[in-house]
Amino acid sequence: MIVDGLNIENEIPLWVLEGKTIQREFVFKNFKQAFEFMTLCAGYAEEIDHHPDWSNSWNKVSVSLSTHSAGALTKLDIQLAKAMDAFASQVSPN
Ligand SMILES: C[C@H](O)[C@H](O)[C@H]1CNC2=NC(N)=NC(=O)C2=N1
Repeated sequence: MIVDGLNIENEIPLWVLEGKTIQREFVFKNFKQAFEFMTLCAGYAEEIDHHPDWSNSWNKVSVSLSTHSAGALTKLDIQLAKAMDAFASQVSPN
């Protein structure tokens, strides 16, 4: 699927398209790492004024992204998804 000229499958292959959202579940070693990830994401979300819909259960963070104002996916969702991918590997390096 193409969003604002960007191919979702190529740009963010670990995310799943669900209706007008993209979703990914992040799994960490423990709650502390999950919360560190969320803190990094929260700071970035404030910077770009674009925020995730998410929930946390111990070591898991379930994320759904969409642009509420547009009622659709936009390049901001892809930008945030990429940043979240990067923050996740920062918190728990492979
Ligand atoms: C006023 C403020 O810019 C808007 O409410 C922003 C905040 N964060 C947002 N986040 C997301 N995901 N979608 C939006 O439409 C949105 N709008």
